[in-house]
Amino acid sequence: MTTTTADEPMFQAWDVHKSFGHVEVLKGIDMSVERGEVVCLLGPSGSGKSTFLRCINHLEKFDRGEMWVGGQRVGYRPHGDKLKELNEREVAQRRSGIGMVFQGFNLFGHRTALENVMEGPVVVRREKRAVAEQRARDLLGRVGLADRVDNYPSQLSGGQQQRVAIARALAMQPDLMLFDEPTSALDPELVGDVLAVMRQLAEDGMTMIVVTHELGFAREVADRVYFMDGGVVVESGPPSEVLERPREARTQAFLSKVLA
Ligand SMILES: Nc1ncnc2c1ncn2[C@@H]1O[C@H](COP(=O)(O)OP(=O)(O)OP(=O)(O)O)[C@@H](O)[C@H]1O
Repeated sequence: MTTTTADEPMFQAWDVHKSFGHVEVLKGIDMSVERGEVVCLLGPSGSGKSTFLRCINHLEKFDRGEMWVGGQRVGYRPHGDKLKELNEREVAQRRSGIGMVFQGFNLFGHRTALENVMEGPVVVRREKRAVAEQRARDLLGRVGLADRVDNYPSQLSGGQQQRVAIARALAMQPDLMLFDEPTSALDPELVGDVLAVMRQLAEDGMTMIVVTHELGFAREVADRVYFMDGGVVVESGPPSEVLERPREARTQAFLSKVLA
């Protein structure tokens, strides 16, 4: 679905604002993510990270500003010399190019791992079952679950369920993957397996925006880190700068708390 040329960013946001009632949660976010880049969003609870991801994926509507994914406008489309809100079909089409992995795994409990991964391609994309099944098996193999395809979510550990959720998002062949604290609901010993899958995706060239508290992942895998606080980007740059030599007092305070 991408309509960008190779040298255009995969994702861009300018001056994005979002309020819930009288509370302004996003106060003018700018961001740019090149094709194949991994960007990590860090910041204290309530700083607006999830809301920003949810706006990218049309789960929330932002109030002001502009966002583009793969050369397509998020939320609106040109209509003469004005902008018009997307209709349901257009939202579904935009969403199908964006994979999203949440903190909870949100798998269908009454469907096997294989059926969960096939669901999107078969139901949304109307792909032939045989084609969708082959891709689902390949993806479950890629996330280390080739021998678990027939298991139901209740028969899988949290880490395995999260890897099924990643395979399910990849089954739609997205241009951009969004991760919202994908390891924060996991027992510590299961975190590494999920991060390893994400590292592999990054190595394979997937464009990713990752909200995480895993500083090791951000340090080693991210091309750029954005530190958000109070609905603004306080600072951004390569992890070697933002994490090792933060310029802003708010970033320093957050990092010293997380590292304590
Ligand atoms: N649907 C909603 N209605 C009202 N307020 C909301 C809604 N969603 C989020 N908020 C508020 O917006 C603010 C930002 O929340 P958000 O979840 O985006 O932050 P976050 O940085 O992702 O935090 P966390 O790390 O805890 O997930 C919070 O104060 C939250 O209570």
